Amino acid sequence: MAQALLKTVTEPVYPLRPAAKHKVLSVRGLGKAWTPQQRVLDEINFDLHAGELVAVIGRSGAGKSTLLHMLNGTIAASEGAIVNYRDGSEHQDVTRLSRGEMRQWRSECGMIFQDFCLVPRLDVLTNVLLGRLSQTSTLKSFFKIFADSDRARAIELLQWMNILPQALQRAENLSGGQMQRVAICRALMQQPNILLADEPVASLDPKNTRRIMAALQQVSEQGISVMVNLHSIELVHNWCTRVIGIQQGRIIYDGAPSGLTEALLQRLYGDEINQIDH
Ligand SMILES: Nc1ncnc2c1ncn2[C@@H]1O[C@H](COP(=O)(O)OP(=O)(O)OP(=O)(O)O)[C@@H](O)[C@H]1O
Repeated sequence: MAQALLKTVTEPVYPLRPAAKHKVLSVRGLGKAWTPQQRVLDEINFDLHAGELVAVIGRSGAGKSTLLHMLNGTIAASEGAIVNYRDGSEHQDVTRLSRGEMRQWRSECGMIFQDFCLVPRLDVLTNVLLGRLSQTSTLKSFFKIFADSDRARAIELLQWMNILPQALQRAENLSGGQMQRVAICRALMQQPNILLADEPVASLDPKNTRRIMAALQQVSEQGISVMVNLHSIELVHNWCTRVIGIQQGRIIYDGAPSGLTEALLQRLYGDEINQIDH
């Protein structure tokens, strides 16, 4: 066990599930209008499978963040369905969950953000343990009372992300790359089936970007579906198994990164084409 705990991000050690390719989510006719005049997403249809690492790309304002937040239930859909699966069968429409069901769904569908969303004054270990919030009573969390098994898992995750030495430091004292690694550990604490990452490398240097993308790849290889909003086509080619391209609120490409032609990129990005790595 001690040996296992000493492995780093090159070799994941967190409790794994067998890799599988079954369907975990089916998005059907999804749309979002902020106001009747401001539609951002229209007729969004795709299936998500276990073990995929899917990039979502498109120019600024295309609706990438809105889409991820809708999958996670933090933004309400205007129309359409997001069907999740359990044991190979359709289970629920995420757009119609009760408050309690939504809490459960958010623990199955973890999310990380560009600005990390850690609690600055709390130490790293506690921030990671807060990933168990949906399964722990608020009072216990307030007094930092967590099960030994949760602490062991948090430590294992921090070791995996090579950030265990900082476990007792306040989150506010970490670098951006370190904060994002902690945010990934926190999201994985709830043992999600799906991990959504909203521009997780936007503010990171190349070394930390590689680290985060490698971690997301490892997570996907364990059978968790990962969807990540990216602004770099180079990262899509280097790390992702599939890419969804959104233009003016509609999917205009869903397939292998190798199918992204210059003409498609031009359609997706228009005059922003020179601002992206490709
Ligand atoms: N809460 C909100 N209320 C009204 N409009 C919003 C809200 N959130 C986002 N929008 C608008 O929805 C559109 C899509 O925004 P979104 O953040 O999803 O785009 P994005 O593709 O993620 O962009 P970026 O790459 O710049 O992050 C934008 O026009 C944005 O201004």
